[in-house]
Amino acid sequence: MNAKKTIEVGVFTGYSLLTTALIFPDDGKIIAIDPDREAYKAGLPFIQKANMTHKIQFIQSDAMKVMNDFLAKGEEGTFDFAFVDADKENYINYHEQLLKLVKVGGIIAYDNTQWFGTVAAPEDDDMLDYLKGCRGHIIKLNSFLENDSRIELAQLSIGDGLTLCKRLK
Ligand SMILES: C[S@@+](CC[C@H](N)C(=O)[O-])C[C@H]1O[C@@H](n2cnc3c(N)ncnc32)[C@H](O)[C@@H]1O
Repeated sequence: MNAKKTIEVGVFTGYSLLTTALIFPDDGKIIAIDPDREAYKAGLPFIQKANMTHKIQFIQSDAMKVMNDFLAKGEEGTFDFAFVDADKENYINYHEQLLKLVKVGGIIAYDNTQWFGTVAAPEDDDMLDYLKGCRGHIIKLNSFLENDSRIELAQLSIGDGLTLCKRLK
């Protein structure tokens, strides 16, 4: 898809960020957003060692604020790709903003959409509170995306489930 501009929501120590940076062209730009700068700083030496810092703009913030700022600054339709791996309860809210920020034909990727397999488990299944907490958000997101005519959808059973949404209109 020849992506040159992307937004990453949820950076932590930058593992997925570095993976994206390594496959991005030299003049590519990655906006990386996370309120936790300390975690980003912990992983930064690896990004530096890989000579990838020039592709990355880290923004210490809540992602919704940054998305709203970008839209206010007229950045609608300027992103090729978005990767979301952050607060699960906000994925649906991010989806609305990212559908504006990503160009038609661009891709939005959501991580953890199988939520350790719990999305397919019965409601009364024995599961950790941590899993129970986000399960409902992910189930809601999955059925919302399934019925969203603005996107073409692919659910990949890799890792913890990765959903790819191609913006159609
Ligand atoms: C699972 S980690 C990200 C891991 C990273 N993508 C990787 O694969 O290496 C989730 C991150 O989302 C961040 N996060 C939580 N709420 C957020 C928000 N409102 N905006 C942006 N990032 C947020 C957390 O601080 C945390 O670092």
